[in-house]
Amino acid sequence: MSASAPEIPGLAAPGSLRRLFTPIRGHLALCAILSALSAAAGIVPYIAVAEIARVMLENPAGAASTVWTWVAVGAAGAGLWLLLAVQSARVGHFADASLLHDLRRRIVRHLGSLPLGWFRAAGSGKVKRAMTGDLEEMHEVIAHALGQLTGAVTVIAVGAAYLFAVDARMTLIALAVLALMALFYRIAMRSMTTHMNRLIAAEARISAASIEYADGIQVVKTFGTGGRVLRRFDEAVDEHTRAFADWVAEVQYSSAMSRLFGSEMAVLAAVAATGLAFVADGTLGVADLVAFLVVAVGLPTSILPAVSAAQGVRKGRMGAANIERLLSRAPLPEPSLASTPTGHEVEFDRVTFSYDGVTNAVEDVSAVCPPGSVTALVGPSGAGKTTLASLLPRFYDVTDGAVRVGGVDVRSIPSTELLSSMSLVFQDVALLRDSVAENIRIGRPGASDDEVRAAATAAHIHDVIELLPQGYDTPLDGGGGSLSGGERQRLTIARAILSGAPVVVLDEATAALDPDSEAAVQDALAGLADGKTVIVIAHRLHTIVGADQILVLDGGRLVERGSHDDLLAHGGLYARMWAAQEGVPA
Ligand SMILES: Nc1ncnc2c1ncn2[C@@H]1O[C@H](COP(=O)(O)OP(=O)(O)OP(=O)(O)O)[C@@H](O)[C@H]1O
Repeated sequence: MSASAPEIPGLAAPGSLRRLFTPIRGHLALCAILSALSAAAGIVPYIAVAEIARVMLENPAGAASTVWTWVAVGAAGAGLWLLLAVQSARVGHFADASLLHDLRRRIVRHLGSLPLGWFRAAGSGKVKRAMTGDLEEMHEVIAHALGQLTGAVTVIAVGAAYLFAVDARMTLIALAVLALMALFYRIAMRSMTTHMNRLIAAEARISAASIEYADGIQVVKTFGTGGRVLRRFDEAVDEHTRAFADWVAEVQYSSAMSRLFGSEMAVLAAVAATGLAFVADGTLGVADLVAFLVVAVGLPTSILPAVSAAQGVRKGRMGAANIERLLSRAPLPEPSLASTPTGHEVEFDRVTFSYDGVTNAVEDVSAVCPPGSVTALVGPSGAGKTTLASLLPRFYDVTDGAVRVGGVDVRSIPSTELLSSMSLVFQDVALLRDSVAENIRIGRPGASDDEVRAAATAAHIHDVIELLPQGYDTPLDGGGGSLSGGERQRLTIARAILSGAPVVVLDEATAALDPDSEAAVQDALAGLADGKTVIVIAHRLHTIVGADQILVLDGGRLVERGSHDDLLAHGGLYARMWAAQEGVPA
């Protein structure tokens, strides 16, 4: 499998919202109908006021009973408006809760089926965004925007119908003002998607630079390399500001005009000026003018929420597209015909892998790692060590060749079985916020305290744990807190020993260890190898001098193999790396 093209968050795919809303279509229709009825009822009190004015102006003497009838109609309208609005919100929120509940479950289930490599590449950010931000956008659409939009359309339709009955010319004038608002709004929104995507990209860069700074704060402070990271952050912030300023500069006039024509003021000015002229030439009654002053001037009030609702729908579309994209990620293919490995020898057979389908991160690597032995993967940064090791638990599937465990292609072993036969000790997932004992026990939940201690002893970490303030019960923070790099490494080795999994993949600590720690990790590794197939991604050559075989990778290719002594004698890349780490000329 080759990794697919990078995803651009925020780009809306057409139809995503409609497709995701399919299960709650009925509820949404009901919610829209109730909103429309509520909005129609909401305009009745305004019409009642206008009609009361008409009655009082045209027939002041005999007005009382008609006035009371209109008061009752207005009150009934207000009551209905409230009742229907509550019902519409209830249906909308119910639909919202059921859809979001369903989507959260689908996302979580789907995440469980994705190749682990996806999580490494995408990071927790994408998962977090789908589970919070994107779903929140959907909530806005279902629970709020839909009702506001149908409400606005209904108010315009009912209001305009009433006003047409009163005077067609005046109605057209009032609607012309609102049409100008819509026109300028469209002009302002023309390049919205381009600007939004630029802003989203800038925000993503700011967030990445902040995380990079926070994650690397120790390195930044120790080695004073904050400048580069901070420069990236500053550039991202500048780009965000520029993107925003460009957007504002482009839309400032159209947006101001849209606000102007969408205001009560503009409608009032147009209606009053033309209305008074018509009254003066005798073609419009004063009562009719009052109807326009009350009902037409009220129309913009219900349109404004619809403008922000339209933006909510736009964001909802992006959220829906992100969720749909996540749900459509291909799951890890499970074998249709499962095979059972015989033993746990690991074999890389002419393995090639490319992340992007263009460059090979690993190319034509063949090696056999027998049970009871330690194989070390070494090589310069970017040589392909982590990638090669990741192919074994199927974080990714090979592009070419095969990885076998016990003679069976890993793609023919059900993924749960494959993963349970392995203990994976990667640096980035090493320790959890729990006690020392529980961190070791993850290897085999249910293991007794004695078994945990025995594993710690075999990993040469027991004595260190005993010296901690609360011994095995000492809580660790997520990063391993009070433990040194070498101690954390041995703790994860203890976990692997306890798990009893026959295949162990261990990503060795990248940070430099003091000589005592290196010796202890070396001993711990020897303890781990007992009967297991161990593959170590080695960054510090000292810890793997005792490895049974060392595979030296460079640019994705296997360039040397042998024991430490063989490779030193060979005088190639390994010998040069060793000399560099020892600080002596090769
Ligand atoms: N998730 C990924 N997506 C795309 N390219 C990647 C990914 N992970 C690694 N690469 C690229 O694949 C190549 C091999 O990287 P890999 O991490 O396997 O090397 P490594 O030997 O483990 O390096 P290091 O010692 O720095 O960890 C590099 O060019 C790297 O940039």
